[in-house]
Amino acid sequence: MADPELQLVARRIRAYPDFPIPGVLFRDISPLLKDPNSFRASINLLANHLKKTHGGKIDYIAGLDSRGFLFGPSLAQELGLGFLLIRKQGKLPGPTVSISYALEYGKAELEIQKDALEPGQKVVIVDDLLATGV
Ligand SMILES: O=P(O)(O)OC[C@H]1O[C@H](OP(=O)(O)OP(=O)(O)O)[C@H](O)[C@@H]1O
Ligand SMILES: Nc1ncnc2[nH]cnc12
Repeated sequence: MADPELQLVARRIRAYPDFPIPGVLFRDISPLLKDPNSFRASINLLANHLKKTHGGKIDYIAGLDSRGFLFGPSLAQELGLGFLLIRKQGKLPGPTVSISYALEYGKAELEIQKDALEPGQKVVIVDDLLATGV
């Protein structure tokens, strides 16, 4: 892994076996958030990737409750874009649309406000990690 920014990020993610349940290798981003240079590197890497692959074509960055909120707003600012909240059930006022999904451990329901987006707008969804990715 030659990229110095990638190294900064990788060094600040800890792995805890069997947390919160046996069989799960939990990736802990606390050290990454604690170190400003590493956190900035994570945002730079994401922003540069999106500029290269989708430059000029994104309308909003959306973050998933809750750890997606740690990265999404900084990434949106870096790209000069607005940020949308995708929250766990029952947290957003007004009309919403929702979806249920399974997690590596457990299941959840996520919601977005109906007026958050116009048809055809392009959104990049940000989170801290993929586990099942489902
Ligand atoms: O790939 P998946 O199986 O979907 O798992 C990854 C998701 O699980 C965790 O969130 P969690 O719902 O535990 O909530 P948190 O961000 O509030 O900790 C994590 O932050 C991702 O959102
Ligand atoms: N392996 C994992 N590490 C950190 N957070 C998670 N959320 C779901 N699976 C996870």
